[in-house]
Amino acid sequence: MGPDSDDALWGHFGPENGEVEIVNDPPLHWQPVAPLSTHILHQPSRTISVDSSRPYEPDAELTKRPYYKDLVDVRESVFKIQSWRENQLETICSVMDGYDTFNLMPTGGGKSLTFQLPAVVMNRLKKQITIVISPLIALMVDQQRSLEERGVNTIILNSESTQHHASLLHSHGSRPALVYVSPEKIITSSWLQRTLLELYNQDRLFMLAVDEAHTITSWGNTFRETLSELCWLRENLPNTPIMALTATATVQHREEIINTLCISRCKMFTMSLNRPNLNYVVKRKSDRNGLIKDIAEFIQSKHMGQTGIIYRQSRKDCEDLATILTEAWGIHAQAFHAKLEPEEKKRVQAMWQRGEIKVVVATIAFGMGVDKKDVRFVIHYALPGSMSEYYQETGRAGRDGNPSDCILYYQYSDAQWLMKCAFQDGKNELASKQLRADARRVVEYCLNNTDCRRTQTLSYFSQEFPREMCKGQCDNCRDKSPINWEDVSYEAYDFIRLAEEVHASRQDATRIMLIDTFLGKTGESVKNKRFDQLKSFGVRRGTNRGRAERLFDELTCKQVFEPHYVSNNNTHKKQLTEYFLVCAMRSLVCSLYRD
Ligand SMILES: Nc1ncnc2c1ncn2[C@@H]1O[C@H](COP(=O)(O)OP(=O)(O)OP(=O)(O)O)[C@@H](O)[C@H]1O
Repeated sequence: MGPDSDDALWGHFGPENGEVEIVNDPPLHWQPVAPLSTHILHQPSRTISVDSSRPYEPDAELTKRPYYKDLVDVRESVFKIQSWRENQLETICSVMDGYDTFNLMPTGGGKSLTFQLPAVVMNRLKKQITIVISPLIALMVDQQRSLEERGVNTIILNSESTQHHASLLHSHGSRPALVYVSPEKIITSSWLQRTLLELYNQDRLFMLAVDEAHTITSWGNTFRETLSELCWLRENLPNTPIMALTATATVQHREEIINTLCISRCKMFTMSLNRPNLNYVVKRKSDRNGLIKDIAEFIQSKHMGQTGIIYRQSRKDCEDLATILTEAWGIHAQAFHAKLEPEEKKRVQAMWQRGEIKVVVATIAFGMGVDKKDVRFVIHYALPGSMSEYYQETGRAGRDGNPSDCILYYQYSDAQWLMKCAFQDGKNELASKQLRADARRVVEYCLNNTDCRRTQTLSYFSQEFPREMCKGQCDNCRDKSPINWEDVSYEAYDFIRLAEEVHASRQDATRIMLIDTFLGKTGESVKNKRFDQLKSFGVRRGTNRGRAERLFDELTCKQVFEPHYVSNNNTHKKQLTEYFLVCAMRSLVCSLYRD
């Protein structure tokens, strides 16, 4: 199997029951038509596993489409790709037949081909243009570079573009096949909207592709009203198919994307988001020096000279770690963050893509949507903000299908930091609630040392993943120590009663204070607040501290305990202190434990 046909590496999962519609026979004299179907195909997903050694065979009916030969010709001659991956032909035929289409594929699954290929074909056949709405400049630049290398005429319209650029769209000579724009540009630029209408009326507009469509939902938290204007596209260009593409959308996010784009009649194509070649590990953080040593020794022993990304939270964190790895450990690393000058950013990214820089220590701004095949490891020094973010960031690894490592380091203070950020960052209560729920889910993932990591991640996207299919490719499946099914409801109940007593005494309590009181430890603050006088003081004296912490954190994840934040204005730098309240009695009774 050649390098361009690595389907076996992706594993194959059949289309989810009822989610992929059998496409009607195309009209006799084929040309793109307005959506015919009224089927609404988005349903909760269910993943069916089938034999992964079988090469992917698209539906034979699709290969009878009148344009099929053109598709294969361009796929092979322009994109140098010899075969289809799962759902590629299906989604391409869907837009070629004029349907709005929702395309959910795993990271590195080959989504770009599903809009680039039909765009090139329709540009050749009818000189039509495809508009690609993309959220990141780096992503646009990367795709433009790769398309231009293949001889595909592509332009980017961004905030610096002027009306002059519109003339490029009207040029009768080499009209671009793809035009990349940001969502803001579409919403705010009246000349662009006018141009789209003109192209539409002249039958020169083939498709609108919304890449990384999940960003519509995350941005929606703050720009919801503005984004609702994206409906302008569907309302004013009714016969132009819209394709939404993403690797990360929960069922709820899918609904949001569909509503934002007003494509309720879209055909939905989903598949398993599993990335079989990625090895997932969660590790407890030690102290700072121990952690850096752990990372450096891991790279030296397993990935020296190979490409990787280490995600950290702040500019200074990135710079510090890159310096230490380079100077103390001989691992040449470079920092990348939002505060770098634009030219420097481009330089670092380009050098990394060419393999001249191997390790980049980056904030989340790095690598999204960029297709570098040989990333062998992704390390999270700190927690990602959500499981979606985690899936996207780890998705930078192993795009060539070869084994790659994803390590996530966890400690409670990171979770605390994340929750505080969620509390502070939320522009409104709804957004803040969502951010906190996302953060809780990440903490839950870190705490869970029994369930398969893939099962956990994919369940976030409402997909089932049977543990046996992981084949030991995560820390929890590899760990052969016994798993005990324990009823911890009495301990949980004692904790809740204790917190209620604290609450009744009209005192605020931090996590440490509550755990100390639970274990009967008389620390200074416990004494000061007179928690040692409570009836429940020391109710679980003798319990192992790690177990008590874990129980407390699980109760927090389940929202039995809810953090709230009090601003401490006495210090010159405004700080928030985290206190806990009993929020609700939920049904946490049993938990799986592995000590
Ligand atoms: N049918 C195919 N056979 C072999 N390689 C393919 C095929 N389709 C796409 N590829 C390659 O797979 C790689 C990943 O594709 P692409 O960048 O489109 O991923 P993606 O789905 O957009 O991922 P992400 O969401 O992570 O950005 C690219 O190098 C692309 O050339």
